[in-house]
Amino acid sequence: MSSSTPSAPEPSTPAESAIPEPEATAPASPTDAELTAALGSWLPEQRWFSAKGHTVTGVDVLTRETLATTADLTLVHLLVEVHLEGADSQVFQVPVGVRAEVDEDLEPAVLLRTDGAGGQGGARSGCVVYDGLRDPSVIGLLSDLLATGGTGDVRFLAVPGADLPTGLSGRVLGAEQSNTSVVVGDRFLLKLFRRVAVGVNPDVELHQALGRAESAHVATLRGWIEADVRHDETTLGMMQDFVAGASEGWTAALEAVDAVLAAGDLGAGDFTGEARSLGGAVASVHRDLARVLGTSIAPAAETTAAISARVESALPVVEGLDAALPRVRALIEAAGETAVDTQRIHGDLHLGQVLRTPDLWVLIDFEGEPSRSVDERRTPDSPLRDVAGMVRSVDYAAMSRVVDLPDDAERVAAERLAREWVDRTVTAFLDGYAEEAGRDPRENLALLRAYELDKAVYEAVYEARNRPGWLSIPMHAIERLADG
Ligand SMILES: Nc1ncnc2c1ncn2[C@@H]1O[C@H](COP(=O)(O)OP(=O)(O)O)[C@@H](O)[C@H]1O
Ligand SMILES: O=P(O)(O)O[C@H]1O[C@H](CO)[C@@H](O[C@H]2O[C@H](CO)[C@@H](O)[C@H](O)[C@H]2O)[C@H](O)[C@H]1O
Repeated sequence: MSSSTPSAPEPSTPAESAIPEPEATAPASPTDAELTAALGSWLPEQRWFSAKGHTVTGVDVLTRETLATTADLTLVHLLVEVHLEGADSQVFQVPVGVRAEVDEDLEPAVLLRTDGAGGQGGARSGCVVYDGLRDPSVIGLLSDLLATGGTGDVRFLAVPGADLPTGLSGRVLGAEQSNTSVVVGDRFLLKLFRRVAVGVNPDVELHQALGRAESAHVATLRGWIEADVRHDETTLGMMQDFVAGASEGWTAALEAVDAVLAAGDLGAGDFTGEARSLGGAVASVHRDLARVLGTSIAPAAETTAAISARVESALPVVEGLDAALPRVRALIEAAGETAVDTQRIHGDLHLGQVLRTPDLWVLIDFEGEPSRSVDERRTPDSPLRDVAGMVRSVDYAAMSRVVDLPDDAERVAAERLAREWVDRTVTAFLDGYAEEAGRDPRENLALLRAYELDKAVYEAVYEARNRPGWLSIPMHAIERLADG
C-alpha cells in the first residue's frame, strides 16, 4: 500500500478510465462558503458524526476535489474539518453528489440547495448537493474509479489481480454505523471511513495481513482509497468481497435471546454451538495475525495505566461512574502483576463485527476503536482485549432485550434467564477459543476482567453520547465486575 506498509502488494496500474470527461451541461457547484454553512448543521445529525456531545464552533473545507462528472451529476470529494468547543477538531469525509435536481428518494440525503446567487465568476444555475453515498450512481462512479485507478489527490488503488469490473451500481447498507458501507453489484462491499484518522487504517492493513495468511475468517480485500492528509498517507476507504447470505452475529444472538425469553426456557435459544465456533474463529484469526505480523511482550503496568486513564477520562462524561471508582481501581490493580503477551488484534470486536455464513464465522471491521488515534490502534495489544469485547457483546445482546421492560416481577425473571444465557454462551465462546488457541483466556482471569471493565467503560461513554437509553447495560456490567 505504501512505504509505511512495505510488505503490502503494490496497487495495480490504472486501466483506461471509464469515468466520463466533464461535460458542459454539468450542474453548477456550490461555493465553499455555502457548503460549510450547510455542513455545520447537517454533520451533527449524522449517525457517524463522532463528535456528538461537543458544540461545533466552525467547519472548514480542508480539501475539495471533483472526482467525476457526467451529464447530470458531479461527484465532489470533501474532507472537512470540524472545530469543537473544548476539544480537538475532527476531520470527516463527505463525498457529495451535485445535481440540478434530485428524485424524491434522494430528498432525505439533501445537504444544501443553492439558488444560483453568490457564485464565483458570474451567473450560475442553482443546484442540489446531497450525501453521495445515498445515490447508486455515485457509488457506481466510486467503484469505477477503483476499477480503473483514479490518480488525483484522492487515489483509488486496486489489489493486483483484483479484477474489478466497471459499470456496477450500488446500494447503501441499511444500518449506518461509524462509517458508511455500500454494496456494489452485490459482489463487493465498499466502506468509506467517515471520521478520518490520519494514517494507514488498520482495517486495510490487517485485511492484507490476513489475506497473506490465507485466513478463511475474513473477506478478501480488493482495493482501497487514500490521500495525503496533513502530509501523511491516510486511508479513506476500502473495497472487499461482499459475504453474501451471511447473518450478523448480533442479529443471530438476538434471535436466540428472544426465543429464550419467549419460551421461558434456555433450551429454546441455545447459542452455545455458535459461540464455541465463534471462539475458534477468533483464536484462528489471532494466531494468523501473530504469525504474519509478530508478537511482543509488554509490562502489564502499561496496560493497567491505559485502562486507568480511560476510566479517569470517562468520569466527566458518565454520570454515576465515580460511585464504583475505588472498586474499579482495585480491579485494575489486580491485573497489573504479570507481563502481557501482545500482537496485532482486531481492537473493537463485538457481535456486530462477525458474520455467520453457512460454513464459518467471518470477522469484519478491523478498524479498532474509532475514537482512538491510528497510532494507538496499531500498537500491539493483548488478544484478551478482543476476547473481552466479545464477552461484553454477549452480555449486551441479552441485556438489550430486558433493558426496556417495565420494572416488575416479569422483568426480574427475564433478567435471571438472560443472565443464565449469557453465562452459558460466554463459557462456550471461551471453551472454543481455548481449544483452537491451545491456551485458555481464563488462565489470566484478572487481566481478562480488566479488559472487560475497560470495554464497559468505553461502552458507557459511547452510550452516554449515542444511545442514553442503553447506558444502564455497561453501567450494570461495571458494577458486577467491580463487585468481583
Ligand atoms: N464483507 C462484508 N460482507 C457482507 N457484509 C458486510 C461486510 N463487511 C461489512 N458488512 C456489513 O456492513 C456493516 C458495516 O460494516 P463495518 O465494517 O462494521 O462498518 P463500521 O466501521 O461502520 O462499523 C456490518 O455490520 C455488516 O453487516
Ligand atoms: O460502529 P462500530 O462497529 O464501529 O462500533 C461502535 O458502535 C457499536 C454499536 O453499534 C458499539 O457496540 C456496542 O453495542 C453493540 C450492539 O449495538 C454491542 O454488540 C457491543 O458489544 C457494544 O460494545 C461499539 O462499542 C462502538 O465502537
